[in-house]
Amino acid sequence: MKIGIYGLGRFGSFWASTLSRVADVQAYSRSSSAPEGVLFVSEENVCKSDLLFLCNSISSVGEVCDRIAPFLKEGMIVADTCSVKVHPLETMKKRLPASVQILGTHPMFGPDSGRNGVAGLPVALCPERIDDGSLKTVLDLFTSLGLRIETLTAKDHDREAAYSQGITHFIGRTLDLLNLEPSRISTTGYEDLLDIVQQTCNDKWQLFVDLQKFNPYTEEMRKKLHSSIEEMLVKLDSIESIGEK
Ligand SMILES: O=C(O)C(=O)C[C@]1(C(=O)O)C=C[C@@H](O)C=C1
Repeated sequence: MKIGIYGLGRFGSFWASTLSRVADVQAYSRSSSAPEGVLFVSEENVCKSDLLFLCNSISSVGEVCDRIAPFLKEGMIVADTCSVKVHPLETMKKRLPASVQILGTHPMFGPDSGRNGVAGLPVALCPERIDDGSLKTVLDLFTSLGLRIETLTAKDHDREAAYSQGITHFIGRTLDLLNLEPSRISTTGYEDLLDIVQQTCNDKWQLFVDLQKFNPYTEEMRKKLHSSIEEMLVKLDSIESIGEK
């Protein structure tokens, strides 16, 4: 099976290298060259893969679908890798030819969290328009990487991810505004917080904005977080001070 990667940004390059350990991988990107072990091919040729992973930003899925649609081969699988699922799957269904199969995937890791290997890490799967045999091929591929496969609907994915990945990136970016510094007397909890700031801010600003704007549940998450902070401030204010008499 020939695997194609469309887009070699931060995640695409990482995903191409990871997959090249267990499969034949070819890749196309507008700007960069392919990582070691991955064949760089033209935009038209990457569309002739058996399984094509789209590794572009959430906000560019529509544009990418329009670019690749004329070149896709009948029966192939097109899988997005976006951090939200409702938006890309709706877009792919609308803009890709009916003759290609569509699968939503969200590897719940990246170059930072997967730097020591991806075995044991989760990947979310949202089968959209795919036959059982093709789905099994993808399941076998992910299993060969040691991934933990979690199948769910796009809506359930986005709802759950808003309160896990979405909230993590929101807190990381918000704490970054405080310019927190390492401390000689830091606790492990504080070090974990600094790690969260670093890991979330290592990703592109575009990912943060797209995560917050294209997941239909993140607005509610931010509002609840905001009111929880206010509730806690009121709670503390209402406690009488217990200073020495
Ligand atoms: O490991 C990294 O580099 C990541 O930032 C991975 C990370 C995250 O931890 O939020 C970022 C985007 C993907 O959707 C999944 C996971």
